Amino acid sequence: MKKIVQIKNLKKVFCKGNICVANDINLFINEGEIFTILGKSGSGKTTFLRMIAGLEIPDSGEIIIDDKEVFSKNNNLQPKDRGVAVVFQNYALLPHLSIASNITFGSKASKADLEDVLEKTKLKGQENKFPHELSGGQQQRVALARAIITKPKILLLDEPLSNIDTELRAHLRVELKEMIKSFGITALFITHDKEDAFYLSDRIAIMNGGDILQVGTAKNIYHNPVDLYCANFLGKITEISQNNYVRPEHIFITPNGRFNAIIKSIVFYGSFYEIILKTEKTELLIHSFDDNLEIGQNVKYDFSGEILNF
Ligand SMILES: Nc1ncnc2c1ncn2[C@@H]1O[C@H](COP(=O)(O)OP(=O)(O)OP(=O)(O)O)[C@@H](O)[C@H]1O
Repeated sequence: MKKIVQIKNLKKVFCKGNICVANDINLFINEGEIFTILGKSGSGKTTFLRMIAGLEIPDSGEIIIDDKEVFSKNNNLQPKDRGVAVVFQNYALLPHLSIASNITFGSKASKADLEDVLEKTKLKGQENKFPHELSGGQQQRVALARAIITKPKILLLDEPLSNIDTELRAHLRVELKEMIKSFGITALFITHDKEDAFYLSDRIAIMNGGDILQVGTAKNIYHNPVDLYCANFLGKITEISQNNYVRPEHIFITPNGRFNAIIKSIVFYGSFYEIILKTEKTELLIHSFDDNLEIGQNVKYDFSGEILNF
């Protein structure tokens, strides 16, 4: 598989406050994949995306897009010459322009290109409307159409799903993935939201303090986190003994369990119960589907597989 983006030893420190936002980052993005940078606020995600787009200058390192050195010691190509397109958080649509003009704004797209993109983004018939006349989902598609019409090598998505309420967000997430995949385009998506990252991504990189801590598929990083930070960031975790941790779904109550506990609390979450078991030495968080458990009940429990050790 072709590595469409290669990042080598990328470094950036903001002198003001001496904040390191990229600490020797090395990674690659395969052609056609949706690659996500997942990190909490302030971890350096936006700066990373802006460096790839050419909107922020790295201190050192190399950025290669489709075999072209777009940034290095000797090169610093303009954003328009890098083969990238950015979809911003608020979509940045121009309110006084029609949908068609928004999509073609600043590009050399032909009428045929516009027709093609309108068709593929299901915006046919909406081209003469104005942004405020469209739903949130349609506005997202306009932002995507505007990016895609420039035929970028990589689409950069800066938290396009934040600031959107939960119900619409779930719908837009599905639509976004379908559309990116139908275009067969490579995408770099940045987010602080684990669920968005899990749903959308072929591979995820966890970022913190300018460092990439781990790269892998959602399943891989969830089940094999490299450290306690990554383990906690991706889901709940309980320490069962010194340096040994288990996810709640890997502890289960069973009459044949090797260990004894008392149920301390039960919270109903619809599709599962979150239960705290009190053992002799500690408290364990578990997930259960059992409707017949009660607070104060003596139970036996055991572990299924994965015990993480850090
Ligand atoms: N132009 C700048 N000058 C100085 N510091 C900056 C600048 N831009 C960002 N920073 C700082 O760099 C750090 C990383 O910021 P960045 O926006 O890249 O993180 P982020 O992970 O995208 O966060 P968020 O999700 O909140 O946008 C933050 O501490 C931020 O305050």
